[in-house]
Amino acid sequence: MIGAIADDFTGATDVAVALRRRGLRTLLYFGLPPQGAQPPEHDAVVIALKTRTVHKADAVARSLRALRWLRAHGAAEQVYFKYCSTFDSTPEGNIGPVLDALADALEAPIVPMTPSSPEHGRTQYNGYLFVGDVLLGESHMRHHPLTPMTDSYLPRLLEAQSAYRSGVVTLPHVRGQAVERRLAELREQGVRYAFVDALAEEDLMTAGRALVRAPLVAGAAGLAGGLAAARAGAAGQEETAAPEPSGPAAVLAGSCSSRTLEQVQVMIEAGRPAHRLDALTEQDADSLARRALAWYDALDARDGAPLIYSSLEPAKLRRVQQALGAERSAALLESAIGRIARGLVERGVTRLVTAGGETSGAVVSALGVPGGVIGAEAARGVPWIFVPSGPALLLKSGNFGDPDLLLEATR
Ligand SMILES: Nc1ncnc2c1ncn2[C@@H]1O[C@H](COP(=O)(O)OP(=O)(O)O)[C@@H](O)[C@H]1O
Ligand SMILES: O=C(O)[C@@H](O)C(=O)COP(=O)(O)O
Repeated sequence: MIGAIADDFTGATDVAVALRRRGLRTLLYFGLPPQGAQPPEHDAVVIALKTRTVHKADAVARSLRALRWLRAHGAAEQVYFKYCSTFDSTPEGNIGPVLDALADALEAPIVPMTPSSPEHGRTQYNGYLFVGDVLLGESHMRHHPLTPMTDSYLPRLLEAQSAYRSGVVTLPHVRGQAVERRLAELREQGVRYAFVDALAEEDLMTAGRALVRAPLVAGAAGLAGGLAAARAGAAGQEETAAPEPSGPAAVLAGSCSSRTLEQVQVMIEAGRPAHRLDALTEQDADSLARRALAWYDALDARDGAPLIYSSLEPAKLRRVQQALGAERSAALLESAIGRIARGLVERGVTRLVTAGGETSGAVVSALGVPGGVIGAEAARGVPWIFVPSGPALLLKSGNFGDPDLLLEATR
């Protein structure tokens, strides 16, 4: 049984669908599962936490609570800590502190991991993370509002956050079927975190087969898929009969990633009604939300599903952050978007698309959704989630999906 702990909500849906795609019956919980929950038959559990950018002690405490739940429910035979395929964690970040706590609690001698996700253009080579054909630190991720990534060497990034040393399982080890031997070598050298190079899906499958007995593994959804394939005994049994939702739709976008900016632009150019949340003119979450909902109330349904967004390109974003502070402006907009989500659901929206991991976390938390069933993927790693009562949710990672995803998902 795999138990996954994800550091944000889009990441959780990404890893949940990666496990399900390989044929594992996968449960998805937003936050800790409710007391007394009687889970149906399953092979994997994913617990979505919003711990990527909270204070360290809080991130560690929540992650350890999730681990306790997994252990108490027999779902900790192998624990997977899901972080972002673009790492999304500065030297002040939480990946190191959370991994240190999980590794100690599970007495994991060495923790293999990789953010590599070749299907999304993330690859790891000699311990460096690439986004498409550029290094992470030279990619658009250097402009991220909360976790600007300016370095690309993964062991250095993690060592800046952790009490333990990091090393690399290089591509020749992976392709030469020598992952376990290399891990033993690194252990002898006193290394606790081993970044596994992977340029292609097949490398993740090879790593997955070598790591099925590791108590703690970490990284993006790709390696979780490799582990799931090794467990399911088949590299990729696609499930086909996943449901699609219907009914009134709306998009809430808080991601400022380049892909989300393109997707927002496509919606606007297609003539969809669009309302921008402007943190500079209105610095109160309730007023921002009330204004947006009043705008929504005046719409003509024939104009198609609307977009409410705060997404800004880097230069404009910097201006907001200089005026209000990065943390404060993010908290203000997340709070406003959460309130707007509640208002939209009260007004009958049954398909809610959110762009951005923190933004999605704010929306799901505001709606009080405990978890859901994984439906069809609108894009790779972006499945619809059906919740017990409430709208179907499409929690889109800032960086994922084709430019027309937001438009097409809300037809
Ligand atoms: N106009 C803006 N000014 C300041 N911060 C913003 C603005 N728009 C969005 N943000 C914040 O930026 C963060 C984006 O993170 P997130 O939602 O996780 O997107 P991504 O998936 O691209 O990382 C959120 O905390 C959001 O509230
Ligand atoms: O691994 C990924 O890239 C995603 O699953 C992920 O973590 C999403 O995070 P955001 O980009 O913050 O949405």
